Amino acid sequence: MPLALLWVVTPSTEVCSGLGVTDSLVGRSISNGRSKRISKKQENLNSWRLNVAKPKNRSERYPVLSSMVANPTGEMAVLSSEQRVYDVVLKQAALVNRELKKREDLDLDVKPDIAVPGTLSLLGEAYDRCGEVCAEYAKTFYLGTQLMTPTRRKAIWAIYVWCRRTDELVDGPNASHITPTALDRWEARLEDLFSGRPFDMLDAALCDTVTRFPIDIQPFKDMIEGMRLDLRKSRYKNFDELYLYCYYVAGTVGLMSVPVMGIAPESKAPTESVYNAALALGIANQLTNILRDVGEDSRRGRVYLPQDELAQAGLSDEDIFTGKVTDKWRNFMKKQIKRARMFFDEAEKGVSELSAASRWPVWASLLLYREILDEIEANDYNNFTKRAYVSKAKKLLALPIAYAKAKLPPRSISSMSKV
Ligand SMILES: CC(C)=CCC/C(C)=C/CC/C(C)=C/CC/C(C)=C/[C@@H]1[C@@H](COP(=O)(O)OP(=O)(O)O)[C@]1(C)CC/C=C(\C)CC/C=C(\C)CCC=C(C)C
Repeated sequence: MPLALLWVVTPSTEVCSGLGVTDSLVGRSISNGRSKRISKKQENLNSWRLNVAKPKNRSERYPVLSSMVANPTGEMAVLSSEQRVYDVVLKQAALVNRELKKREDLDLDVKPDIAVPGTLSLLGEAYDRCGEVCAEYAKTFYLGTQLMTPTRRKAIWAIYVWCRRTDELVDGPNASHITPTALDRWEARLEDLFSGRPFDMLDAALCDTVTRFPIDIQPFKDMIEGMRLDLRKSRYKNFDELYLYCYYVAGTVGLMSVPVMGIAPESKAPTESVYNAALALGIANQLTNILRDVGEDSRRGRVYLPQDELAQAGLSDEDIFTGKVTDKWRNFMKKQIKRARMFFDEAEKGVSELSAASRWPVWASLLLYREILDEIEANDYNNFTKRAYVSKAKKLLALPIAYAKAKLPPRSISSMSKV
């Protein structure tokens, strides 16, 4: 890490947003109306539920796929989004298991600081800056991180800042200048930081984090892929397409965070089932985000709702642009909300398996985000002109509830699916 710090540049050399995305990323200007992500049809929903929880290995989990793979013609099977994402989950879980084994053998918890004069204070500053960004953009979440151990807290801040900066590329003040080439450069920069060559101070913090925790680069690359998708796509044919988008932009956050938050030593849950729960929380959050922002997104010409499900409900883009709450719309929304809640339910199973100090911020984020769905219902499904939000009072109430839930020990085996 000390070497990496030689590459540090101060935030004052950066341009663009307050998060310091460099102008080197900005290329030719294209028009870009950023938006979000959402849902699909009942049978997919059911298959999702069945799939995520149980099977032991790939062939049990995806019997149809397995037979296609065995096809002697050598034809490549087309994987569903869920199958593709599950491979990333398995890879990240395997990485964590290997790393834990290594650390057990060495009797280490996290990598110790190597004291090279001058570098630790620079690194300290880099992390402090990440903490400030986090406090500015996500107050409640920042508060929640205060319960974590200092090393974990700083690492989560560093991840948060990288995610926020990535999101700002397509959703921030300079979004209209962002091109696929700029995203390629951002990805090259990511690869550099994973190789110990961070470009700036905030990257340096993440660079340090990925040497301390068993974090794979794939979810980071996938988040950038989500931003690419946002540049070129404004409609989703079905839930499978939307699921992939939700994984890219939000499920990835879960996969990045769990190696840092840690699984409780007393948890008996299989590692991959905890990662599945983390993935589910990201997807649930993103689906909720999409449902909340239907009107706002439509005004940017974007419809994240699955086109086939809209059609099945007798609805079209036109109905969304018109923005009239009809019974058709209410029925459609009820199904979408139901599906988002199922993802939250799946996520709940994993929270108690996390290390004790990490549970509170996760419970708080889960409870607060899920509450947005209740608010959409309370608004009689008018998500065209009314923004569903959780009041300060409800937020405050959620915090002690989250705290009480966080006190519960891992429940493992009985409620978690054995993978
Ligand atoms: C404890 C905790 C919540 C940790 C996550 C910290 C972290 C690294 C957050 C990064 C969030 C971020 C900036 C993502 C960029 C893409 C994006 C904007 C996604 C949307 C988030 C909300 O965005 P926004 O701030 O614009 O929302 P508002 O408009 O202000 O409402 C998302 C909807 C998704 C964010 C996804 C998560 C927070 C995933 C959380 C999952 C875990 C932390 C795993 C928990 C583990 C288990 C086992 C359940």
